[in-house]
Amino acid sequence: MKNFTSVTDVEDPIALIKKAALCKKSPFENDHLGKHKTLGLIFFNPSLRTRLSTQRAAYNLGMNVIVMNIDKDSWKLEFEDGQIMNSDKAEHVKEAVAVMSQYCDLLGVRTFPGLVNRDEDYSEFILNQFIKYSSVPIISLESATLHPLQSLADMLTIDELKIVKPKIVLTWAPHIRALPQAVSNSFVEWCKASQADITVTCPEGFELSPEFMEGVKLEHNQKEAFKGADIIYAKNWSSFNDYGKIGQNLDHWIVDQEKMNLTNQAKFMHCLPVRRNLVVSDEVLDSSIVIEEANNRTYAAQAVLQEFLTSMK
Ligand SMILES: NCCC[C@H](NC(=O)CCC(=O)O)C(=O)O
Ligand SMILES: NC(=O)OP(=O)(O)O
Repeated sequence: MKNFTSVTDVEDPIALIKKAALCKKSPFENDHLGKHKTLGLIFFNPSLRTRLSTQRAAYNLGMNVIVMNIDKDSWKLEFEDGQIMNSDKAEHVKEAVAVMSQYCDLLGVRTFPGLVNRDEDYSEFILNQFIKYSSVPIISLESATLHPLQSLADMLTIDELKIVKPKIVLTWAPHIRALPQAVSNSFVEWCKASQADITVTCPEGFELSPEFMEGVKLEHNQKEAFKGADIIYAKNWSSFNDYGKIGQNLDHWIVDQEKMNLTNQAKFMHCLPVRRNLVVSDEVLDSSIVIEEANNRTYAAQAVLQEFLTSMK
């Protein structure tokens, strides 16, 4: 694996899910593998789970970790080529990433989309500059369009339920802000790679990009989609078609107990952070598996780090 930015970077996604399960079973089995190796975690955006679970995973493997919040702790970065750098941006990504990759053996980067320019976001403009200028592998900690560490943890969480061919429903849910499509794109991508039975339910106009919707069942009637589901995975995302726009009068898309009663006693999942009683009711969230799902972030990250460390030996 050269970098970890998408399921398509992974030779055998099913084997990686199994490796994450093994890391959970014996977290300290390879606690010397990362000796004298340093992981850099670079954040352009806030994080709780990704930041802490990836550090924890690295510590379980005996690695050192350096964390930096760009724009808060470091110089503001210029990403455009050929600029006269006479604004507030003191350093170019070219030098910044080249330098950071000298201090680290692996670099993780979190970079959200702007949700204004679709082509720029979907070209993974920032992530790809990290890949271009880094001399070490890049791990996505959620990029403009994908969040593979989240999805790997989600696949482990679903596997642990031991349901034979579960009916998985990804439901759009209300929000007050424009949010990325990354978690949802990635979830669909990993479900497809695992040959899972996946349905997307969303209001008209909120379909994910065609490349992600391909091969996925689409149901605009949320209650219809919930019937017989084993897993309800909720997430808000802003429109792909009317790029970055949020809907109006869609609060009835909340996941509540009445809708959950239509399912096959489905487990409720969400990547977190989640806004209570907007995305999901208290009742549904309090009996969900979101805490275990977040716990699995450590083992997803550990499996990925282990894969890279093994290939460095
Ligand atoms: N990393 C997990 C999700 C991150 C981000 N959520 C958020 O920004 C929620 C913020 C809020 O609720 O205001 C997203 O949807 O991609
Ligand atoms: N689910 C997730 O990635 O959470 P953070 O944004 O807190 O890292």
